[in-house]
Amino acid sequence: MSHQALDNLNIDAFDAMPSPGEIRAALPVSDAAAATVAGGRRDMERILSRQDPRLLVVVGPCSIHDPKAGLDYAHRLKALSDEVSDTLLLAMRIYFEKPRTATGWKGFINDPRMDDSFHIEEGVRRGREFLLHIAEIGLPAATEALDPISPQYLGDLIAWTAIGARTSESQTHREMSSGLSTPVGFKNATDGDLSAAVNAILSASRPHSFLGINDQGLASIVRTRGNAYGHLVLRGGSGRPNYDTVSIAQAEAALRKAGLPENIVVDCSHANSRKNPRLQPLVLQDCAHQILRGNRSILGVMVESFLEEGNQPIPADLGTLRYGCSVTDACLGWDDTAAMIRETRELLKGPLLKRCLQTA
Ligand SMILES: O=C[C@H](O)[C@H](O)COP(=O)(O)O
Ligand SMILES: C=C(OP(=O)(O)O)C(=O)O
Repeated sequence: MSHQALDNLNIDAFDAMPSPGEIRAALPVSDAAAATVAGGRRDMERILSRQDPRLLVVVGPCSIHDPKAGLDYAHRLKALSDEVSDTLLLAMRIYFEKPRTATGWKGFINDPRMDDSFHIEEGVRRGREFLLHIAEIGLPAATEALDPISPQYLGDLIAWTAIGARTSESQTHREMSSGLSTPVGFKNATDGDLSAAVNAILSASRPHSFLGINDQGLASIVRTRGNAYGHLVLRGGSGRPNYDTVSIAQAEAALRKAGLPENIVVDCSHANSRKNPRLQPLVLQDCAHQILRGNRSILGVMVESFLEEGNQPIPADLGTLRYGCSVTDACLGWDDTAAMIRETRELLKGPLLKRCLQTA
């Protein structure tokens, strides 16, 4: 009996992808890269469990759109990282997937050529290649996990993961986080509400079973163990910051009430700087002063920074793009970034060590 088609009515095509195992075999992890990833995760876990007194600084472009400029940035960041590593643990923001408020370029994996051609396989391969370079330089990578399948392709090269403000409430992202191999920072919602992120930390700490794919690309029931290193990322909301002492005390209370460790990363960008990149150093300075005055919960900060300050729209003629300038949110330029990080290190050098000794 024939009947009207009932499914795939709005689907144009299914283009098969190579499996995660195939892509990883084509771009294998070198020993040097593996040491960076494992070392970065271990250092972050130690920071989150108060065994390492340093402040985690997740810093880098809002999004990677040009691997050459990204690599140029990474080399500068690595030199800075070596200079401040007694006080600060630097990880580079390598964001390949962008959640959009409505529409817009969804990042390097989705559309690596930035022309709506959506060569996702190319995006995954080139993304992995880029992550390998960064790990070989010796910089731990921090990313946002947005697509629930992409960690199978790239997760072995990531040291820290964010779940964004738009997805902390999503069960899919909580389940995925429960199986990720990295510490995971859950952001408060775009309206500033903390409860979705706090519930996400709880949910991700438990084992889950859900649908996904395995290394061979086969549809699978994924059974996870739970992630012990979930924490809260404060990014402000509804145009209002939430890094001030009162907001931090409220966030600590919310975590305490849920029986969770009071572990907080402050995102100096987004609503905390009202998307004005020049305000990010002020947010960081404020956090550093809170730490100097005895704060124990701010364990990390995030900064959106690139070679050039500001941002630019994606032009029709990509040849006219400004080198090293963001095509998503506006970033702080390199010189201001380096100055801000050096100042933070000078401020916190002695006191951070004391904070750890007091906690032990
Ligand atoms: O950090 C990036 C952006 O804030 C996020 O992807 C949302 O961007 P949009 O509001 O420009 O879509
Ligand atoms: C999308 C981002 O942030 P948020 O989820 O806080 O908007 C980001 O950090 O790139």
